[in-house]
Amino acid sequence: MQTPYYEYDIALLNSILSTAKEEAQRYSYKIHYALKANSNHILLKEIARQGFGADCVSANEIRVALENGFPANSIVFAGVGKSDSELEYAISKDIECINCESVQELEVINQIASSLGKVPKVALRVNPNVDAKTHRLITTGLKENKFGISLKEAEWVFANKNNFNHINFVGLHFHIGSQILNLEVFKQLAIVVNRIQKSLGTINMPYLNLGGGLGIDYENPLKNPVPNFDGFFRTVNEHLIPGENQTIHFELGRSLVGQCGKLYTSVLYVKETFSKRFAIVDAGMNALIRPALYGASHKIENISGGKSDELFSYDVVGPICETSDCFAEDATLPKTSRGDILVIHSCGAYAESMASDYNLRERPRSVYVGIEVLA
Ligand SMILES: Cc1ncc(COP(=O)(O)O)c(C=O)c1O
Ligand SMILES: N[C@@H](CCCC[NH3+])C(=O)O
Repeated sequence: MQTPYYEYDIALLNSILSTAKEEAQRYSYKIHYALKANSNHILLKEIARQGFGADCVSANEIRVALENGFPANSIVFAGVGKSDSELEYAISKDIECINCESVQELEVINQIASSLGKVPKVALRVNPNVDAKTHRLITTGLKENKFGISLKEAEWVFANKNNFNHINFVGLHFHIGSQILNLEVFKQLAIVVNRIQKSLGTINMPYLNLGGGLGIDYENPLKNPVPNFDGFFRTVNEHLIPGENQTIHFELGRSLVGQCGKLYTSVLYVKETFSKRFAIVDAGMNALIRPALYGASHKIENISGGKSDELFSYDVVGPICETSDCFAEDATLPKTSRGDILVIHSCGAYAESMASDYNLRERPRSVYVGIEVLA
């Protein structure tokens, strides 16, 4: 197989999905898969088949979710910048809920719904000002972030519900960030949500969505392929005080698919300069942008075995004309040579879905192992 390519382990995906489902079912929690993490159709079909809902952030994601088997009444739609035509599409498809992020958006939803003769279900995405203690650029729940509406505005909305007679207000939505490994953060979120529900009087509404964000182990993907769903849901259950008739929703992306994908790439050249030894590979930041974008670190292995037991330090870099096109600085690898295959782990989430054709490079193709479980 010509490198670079993504390889997805469908058997592993299945076991991760089953664990997530089992842990969520203990508390009757409902999980929506965040398509932005990876909208590969093979993965989507499997996730839909297992009964997950979908969390979408564009009309195209809603369309792809529907095409791949997610029922309309399990689809939620978030995003700070939904266009009129996207809202029109979502409303006309009678999706489960629109997670609204501003008062102006509410006015547009009301207007469009009225013209379509519909009354869509809408939840307010409230910005809880909770620190997710993750990378600055993937934090979404601080008051300076663009996401959600403030508590003050939410109070105004609920006090003026009658202005929006084509909206069925069903509850609240939160999402504070991604790659969160510190469960204390979810405890904080639950505590703040309790307070917000109290002050907004939403406890009798049917919908409460705490978003996604559970992280994965990028350092030890082989040792810990299944994220800590048990701890995550248990923490929320211990601290959240939901209303009697409230269904608790989650929007998980990375934790469901992150560990089932890898990126295979070949070493094109090994170049030694005065200060560095570079392993130049045929995959670039166009195939995996996380290291360039967030300085993210993915475990890298030379599966050609290396040529000796001796270890060397390499900067693993791609072919793109950007200095940030670097997968790892000073990675410790066995002696690596032209033609060796490197595996970059934990590429199931935010790799293929963020790929581009920058430098007019082709997006890597995908192969699947453990696919017989699909039969
Ligand atoms: C609104 C919303 N929901 C869900 C997710 C999925 O997050 P994660 O992949 O960290 O579970 C994101 C991305 O951070 C998001 O912005
Ligand atoms: N794309 C990011 C996370 C942001 C998730 C979307 N809100 C990542 O690769 O880690």
